[in-house]
Amino acid sequence: MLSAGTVMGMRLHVVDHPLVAHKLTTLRDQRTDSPTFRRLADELVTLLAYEATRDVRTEAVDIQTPVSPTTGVKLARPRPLVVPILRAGLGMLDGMVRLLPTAEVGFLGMIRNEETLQASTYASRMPEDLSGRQVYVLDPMLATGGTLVVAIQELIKRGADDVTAVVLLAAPEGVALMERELAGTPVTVVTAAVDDHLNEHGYIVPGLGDAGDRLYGAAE
Ligand SMILES: O=P(O)(O)OC[C@H]1O[C@H](OP(=O)(O)OP(=O)(O)O)[C@H](O)[C@@H]1O
Ligand SMILES: O=c1cc[nH]c(=O)[nH]1
Ligand SMILES: [Mg+2]
Repeated sequence: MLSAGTVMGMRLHVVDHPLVAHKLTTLRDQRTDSPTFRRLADELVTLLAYEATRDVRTEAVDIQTPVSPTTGVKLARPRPLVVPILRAGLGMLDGMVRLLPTAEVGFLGMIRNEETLQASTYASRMPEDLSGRQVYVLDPMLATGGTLVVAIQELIKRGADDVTAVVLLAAPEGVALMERELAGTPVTVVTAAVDDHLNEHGYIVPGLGDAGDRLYGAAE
């Protein structure tokens, strides 16, 4: 497994921290029930969000403390946009907006065909014009990468100029696909770990199983 680093072109940030590793281990454990899984995913995303928002834009603001005037910063406008990819990305939304209180939220509903592994979009609710916006896309799993590539291409088409994908787990195959398909676009991926490989069903190994099902139960 990779621990940290940068893949050429696209920035890949693997958050190397004992609390992240501890929470991720419990998420992976098949004995972890849905309520605990939801709580840990929420906690983990706040730790990842801390790294993912390192370059969030701020502007200077003059304030008065009880002792003296001083200059600080506040989150700049236009407001950042957070886009969870339904379903599983919803489990990361609260943790992210807790750290980014000024953010607006858009939604992308996407599903991966279990046989072909092709991603398709079934719902979209986002501003038409994202020019100049910093966008944070949330999806716990970067497996083949098909879902995030389609999602990020849509954001770039709408003018987003700075996209960060926050994922809990990534596969090397998905990282490579993003690097290939999104070359030349300003994309950062922040993850808790990059695992070994995908199995023949497109699942991350060792992974954590089906994130959507573990958060919300089997959809069908
Ligand atoms: O990198 P990829 O190979 O495209 O796979 C990753 C996608 O698969 C899962 O979604 P799923 O289609 O299971 O939908 P769900 O979130 O509704 O369960 C996961 O939440 C990602 O969105
Ligand atoms: O391992 C995987 C791959 C895709 N989607 C998941 O939920 N888990
Ligand atoms: Mg699923």
